[in-house]
Amino acid sequence: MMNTHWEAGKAHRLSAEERDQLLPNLRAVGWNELEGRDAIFKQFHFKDFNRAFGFMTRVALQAEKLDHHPEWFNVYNKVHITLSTHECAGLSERDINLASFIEQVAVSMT
Ligand SMILES: C[C@H](O)[C@H](O)[C@H]1CNC2=NC(N)=NC(=O)C2=N1
Repeated sequence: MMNTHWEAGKAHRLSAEERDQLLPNLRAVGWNELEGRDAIFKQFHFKDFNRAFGFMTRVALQAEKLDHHPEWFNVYNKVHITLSTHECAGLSERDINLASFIEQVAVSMT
């Protein structure tokens, strides 16, 4: 509950300590930090376009709900996703939350 107001407010770039705490779990499942930009990136491969687009649809609805949107690229069964927070020009907790949701969806689509 202590985060209710915090999350509704302005996003802040994650501190070094926050990154040390939050990023290892995402790295372990294939998310990597980009070079030259404060963002995280992952490539997803699905069985076919239907799965890929189903995945994107579910992520899109949640992104709208969270008012936090991915940068992504799709060709057939591949979806490349970059997450960053424009508001603070870097990685924020919003990206971590969206990445965690994306992982749950991806697991359910494979
Ligand atoms: C006005 C609206 O709330 C903002 O533009 C939202 C929309 N989606 C967003 N998505 C991302 N990734 N970063 C943002 O800063 C952001 N801001």
